Amino acid sequence: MKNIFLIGFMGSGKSSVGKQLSEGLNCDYIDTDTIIETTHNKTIPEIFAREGEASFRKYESNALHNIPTENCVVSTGGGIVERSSNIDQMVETGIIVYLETDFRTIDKRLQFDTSRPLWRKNKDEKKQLYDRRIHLYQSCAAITVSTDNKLIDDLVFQITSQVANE
Ligand SMILES: Nc1ncnc2c1ncn2[C@@H]1O[C@H](COP(=O)(O)OP(=O)(O)O)[C@@H](O)[C@H]1O
Ligand SMILES: O=C(O)C1=C[C@@H](OP(=O)(O)O)[C@@H](O)[C@H](O)C1
Ligand SMILES: [Mg+2]
Repeated sequence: MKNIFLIGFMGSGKSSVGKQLSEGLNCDYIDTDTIIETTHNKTIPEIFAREGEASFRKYESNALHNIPTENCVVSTGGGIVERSSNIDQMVETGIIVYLETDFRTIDKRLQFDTSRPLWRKNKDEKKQLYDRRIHLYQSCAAITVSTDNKLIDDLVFQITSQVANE
């Protein structure tokens, strides 16, 4: 099976959907954020605070470049599209699934979240980041699935059937 890369903004459900999707497809599961935290033995907020975002982006590209070349569902971080080399790798080696989610939905899902350093910014900055990134997500995805008002189980079902047609 080709790798399946889940992309989308913070809070779109990449980690939750990815885990269940891998179970349904009976394949390996990888979350690039988990690889980074395990490899560097630090949480993501610690990496951002001590080393800065640029360091995090290097770790993120390394994590992506070292995953197995097939049979994995990969939940990426929302900023994976910030580097065009990451996009190229995902396009060339797998199927990219974009979990499209309204900003208002994300705002609700992440209202009490403190684990995402870039979500701690003010609302205008977050909306700007969202508006800039949605073009990147849209431009590289082979499959787009809207997650607003959808149950995770239903998203897993929808993605499984769409991936089978690729
Ligand atoms: N389809 C959904 N409906 C309701 N809540 C969701 C959905 N997808 C994710 N969530 C919730 O949103 C939060 C962020 O989900 P997560 O999977 O960590 O997203 P991501 O990895 O894209 O940042 C979690 O609290 C999760 O339970
Ligand atoms: O959007 C981003 O730049 C980030 C998203 C996070 O992952 P999720 O998209 O899983 O929240 C995590 O990689 C880090 O906090 C940076
Ligand atoms: Mg995640």
